Amino acid sequence: MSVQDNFKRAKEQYEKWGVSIEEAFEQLKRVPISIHCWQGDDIGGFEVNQQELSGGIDVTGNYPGKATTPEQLRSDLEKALSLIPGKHKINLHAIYAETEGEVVDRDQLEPKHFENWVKWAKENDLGLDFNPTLFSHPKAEDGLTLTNPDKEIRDFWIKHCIQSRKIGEYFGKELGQQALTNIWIPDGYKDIPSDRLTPRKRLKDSLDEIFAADVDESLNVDAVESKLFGIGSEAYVVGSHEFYMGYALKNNKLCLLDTGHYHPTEVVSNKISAMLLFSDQLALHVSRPVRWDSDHVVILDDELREIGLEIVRNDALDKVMIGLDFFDASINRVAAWTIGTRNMIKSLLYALLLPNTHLKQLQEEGNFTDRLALLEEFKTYPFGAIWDYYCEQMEVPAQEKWLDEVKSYEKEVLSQR
Ligand SMILES: C[C@H](O)[C@H](O)[C@@H](O)C(=O)CO
Ligand SMILES: [Mn+2]
Repeated sequence: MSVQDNFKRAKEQYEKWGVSIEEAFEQLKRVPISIHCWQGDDIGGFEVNQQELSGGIDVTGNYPGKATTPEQLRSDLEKALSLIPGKHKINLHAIYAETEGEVVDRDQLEPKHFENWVKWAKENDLGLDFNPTLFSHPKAEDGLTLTNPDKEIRDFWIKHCIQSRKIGEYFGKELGQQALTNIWIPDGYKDIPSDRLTPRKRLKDSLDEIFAADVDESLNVDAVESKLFGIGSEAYVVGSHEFYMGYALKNNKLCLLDTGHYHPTEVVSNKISAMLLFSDQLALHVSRPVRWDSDHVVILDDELREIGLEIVRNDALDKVMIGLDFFDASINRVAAWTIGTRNMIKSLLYALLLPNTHLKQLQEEGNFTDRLALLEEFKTYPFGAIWDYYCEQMEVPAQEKWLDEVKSYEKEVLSQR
């Protein structure tokens, strides 16, 4: 049976419930996923004085063929994008600056150091997001950046974050698409602190100084990313969820929820509706924690589907800025991007195909039997037939056909590196 034939039969089943496939497709096409560049080179970046990856973050695996130059990374991203339906954004870190062989420290970075990325984004009809890099640097060696007791170090990182927001603003201006500049810092302590408040006061003051710099919010929006624990900050992280949720609410910034940054049984899907009651927008780093914040490639598991459902059933497709954040160096990195991003888009389509109004009504009526029965039965509705058709309509390979293309790219390009 062809993709078209399967689609026709599947469409009938969904339309029985009043679901408009065409409307679902139109909504889905409008959702940009922010695809993280750092899966392509194991968060190495292109600084002239490239540093070892350090500062509460690590990548495992050594699959051959990783990108080592901006041109290679952009080529690999183009390959992945050719296998992913829709128009998306690429999420950059400051360490991906191109300074033409000149040593430029992070507090001196400027928009011009990302001109090649902007030119490439224009050629490929992409948006760009940004992140200051507050790790893998001598001034982050003791694991303290914006909260460091040494004011000189704090000022260096404050300046870096201000410059980063200006780079985000430059992206927004050049590409006509608001950029998200997200701040994550590794600051915390390996063991039990004697003072949790002072570092948090310093973080608040540092952020106040960073956000006092004048940046056009229509071009760049700011997010702050919380974490529960990290490597070397097992006992205490300054930028906890409570800290950033409070800071973001009070200062009209976006709180960024990384799905790997909570207790193992705590799910981000359950936070979205509550936070959107008090904030116009929020941001996500969709990842997959296995036992801890392991940053595994995103799979279509229950939590990913629940995130898709919460975004769709709360009419929040334009309120939640969906970013991905995983880095697996044990598999082909182009395949990793393709698997994770296609799964994120699948989870949104899955949610768009449910009769969400009817399901809400069942809950309102206290009909929890039908609610459970239908939520379970829809898990085995022919969603795959709709997804395959969507891929073909968007001119990307359906089913696992994309894998052949990755294998050919590996043979012709990656294996030659
Ligand atoms: C590279 C990113 O800034 C990093 O993964 C951050 O978003 C994070 O989640 C750290 O645990
Ligand atoms: Mn993250």
